[in-house]
Amino acid sequence: MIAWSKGLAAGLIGLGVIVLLAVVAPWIWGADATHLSGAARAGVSGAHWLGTDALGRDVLARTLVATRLTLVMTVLATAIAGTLGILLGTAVWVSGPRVRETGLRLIDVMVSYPAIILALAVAAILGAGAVAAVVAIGVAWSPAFARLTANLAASVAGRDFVATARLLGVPPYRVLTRHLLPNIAEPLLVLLSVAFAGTLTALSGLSFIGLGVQAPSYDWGALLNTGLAALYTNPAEALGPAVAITLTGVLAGFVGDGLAAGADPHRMRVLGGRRGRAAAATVAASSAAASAASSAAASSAAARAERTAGDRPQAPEDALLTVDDLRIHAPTGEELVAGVSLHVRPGEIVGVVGESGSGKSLTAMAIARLLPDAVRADASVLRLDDLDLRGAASPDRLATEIGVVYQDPAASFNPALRIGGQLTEVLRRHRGIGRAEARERAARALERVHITRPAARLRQHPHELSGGMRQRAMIASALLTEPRLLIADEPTTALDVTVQAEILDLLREVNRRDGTAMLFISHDIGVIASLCHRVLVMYSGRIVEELSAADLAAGRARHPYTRALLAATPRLDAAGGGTPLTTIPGRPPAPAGRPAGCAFASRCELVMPHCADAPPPPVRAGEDHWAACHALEPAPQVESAP
Ligand SMILES: Nc1ncnc2c1ncn2[C@@H]1O[C@H](COP(=O)(O)OP(=O)(O)OP(=O)(O)O)[C@@H](O)[C@H]1O
Repeated sequence: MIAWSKGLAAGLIGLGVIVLLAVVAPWIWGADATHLSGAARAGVSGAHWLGTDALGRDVLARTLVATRLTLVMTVLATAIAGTLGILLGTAVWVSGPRVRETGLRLIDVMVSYPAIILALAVAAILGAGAVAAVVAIGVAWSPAFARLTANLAASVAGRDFVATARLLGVPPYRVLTRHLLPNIAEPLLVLLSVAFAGTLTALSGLSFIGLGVQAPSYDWGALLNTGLAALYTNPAEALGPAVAITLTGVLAGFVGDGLAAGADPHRMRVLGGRRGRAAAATVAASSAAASAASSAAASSAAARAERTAGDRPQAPEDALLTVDDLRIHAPTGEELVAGVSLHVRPGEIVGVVGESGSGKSLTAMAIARLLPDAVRADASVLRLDDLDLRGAASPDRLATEIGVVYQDPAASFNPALRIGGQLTEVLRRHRGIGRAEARERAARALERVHITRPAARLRQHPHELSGGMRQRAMIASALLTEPRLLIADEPTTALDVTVQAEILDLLREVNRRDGTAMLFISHDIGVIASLCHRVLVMYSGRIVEELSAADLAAGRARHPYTRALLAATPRLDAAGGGTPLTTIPGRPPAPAGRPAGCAFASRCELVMPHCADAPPPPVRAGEDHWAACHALEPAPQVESAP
């Protein structure tokens, strides 16, 4: 939605009058514009308000008649610039990383040349004439659109709803038309009006220097050229086209400014955010980084080979999700996730907890196959039942067997589309269900997550729903295909505590009612303990402890990090009363600075000299309970003398 302002109204009315003139002027003043009066270069008079040209033709009539050709050329050049630029700018974001890199660099190079020089080069190649001028100016202005579009699309391409579309296997052209373009339309509209003024002056400039419109046709630029010859004897001859160009440019500027100032702030707010970081990181990928990543992958394979098949957590035969030795590398080669193994049984809720940056989201996104393009995942096993998630997994199965709920309900839906269209997309696309039935099922799904008036909600846009309601709708959307695994990546972090409790209740209910297995990610160990059956504690890209929620709640955690996390969690119950709240000193190491030994050693109360030597292997600490800590390893047997 655009808010109206006086400037915008004045600009639109003024341009409206000029368009009207363009339509009617050739009919009304066409004859006067070509009539040879015999009075060459006559000054301003009652009969000729702006005088006459060298052949005695009325300058005002010619200026008014030239409006049509000038406007048509300007609109065409702007359309060419917009179409080429928007196509190029968005195409890079729906292509693979290599094409994207090349496209972005190409745009950078094109933008670095001034548009008019590019136009002169194109015009010189195509030759003089109106068509050549339009093409030249259109091509010359396209990099500006491409740059803006690429920048805007970068932030939208990283949003959760685009990730969901990718998970659903939506083809690139549809991601472009349905998700990218509607969300960047307003700033592009502003640029279109600015570009209109720019192409007008550039086209007039080409005609003025003789490269644009050729006689007997004429536009304002060509009239300015002939008027210049009589500047000292009859300045009004140049004044007419000069005023016309300036006035039209200023009115287009009013429209541009009005659109920019009045663009809906709600819409603008959706650009940028959590996942944009991933998209930006993708852009930063370089070929040097790629080779570093491949060498890191080779060393990880060696590391994997070293791991013994001895006593370590094993996925049971009936596991729904099995992940073994998952390693994730940044484009720069750093190991972000350093050998994670986990499993989720059917109907089980497994929680993953850890400080920010511990690798929880990357692990989850690797399972959902939603990692940013240049980030590489590599695992011995990555399987959902019989579906191998490492290779070319079937998009239909991926889309229907894994559901994802993201942290920010505001970013989970495409703000430009109604809830109904977004919810029915997956059913129509992957289940081949018709529109009416899909809407009925979507309404039922909303009802099941306790959203009132579901039919009316389907007709609403995401911003018309409250945060909690949006998250419920997101859960409904993720459950529409009855997925076997629901990945919930911090689904309550952006919500207030009351709504958070409601969402946790809802997830519990879904798990009990439908038996949906869940991988639930949070940095809040209290939330994890209250919802999950089993808990994985992550630290610096590794799982450091695996235990049941009952053991966690009963204070049977063994790893010093888990214990420190628990001690740092506020408790309002009687058991917590009087216990001072502690903090964990220091910060986790960045992936690039992860030490060779235990990553927690520098913050650990139980640190021993050999903690610096090697990462601790998982040690059995009970039934289904493992902790990776050197302090928990059994003391080496000392051989006694015979
Ligand atoms: N696209 C990326 N490129 C490079 N590094 C990344 C990328 N995405 C994440 N990282 C880094 O990987 C590490 C793990 O990130 P991840 O998002 O998985 O952590 P997290 O535990 O989910 O944290 P949070 O709770 O803040 O989301 C962090 O150090 C992060 O900076």
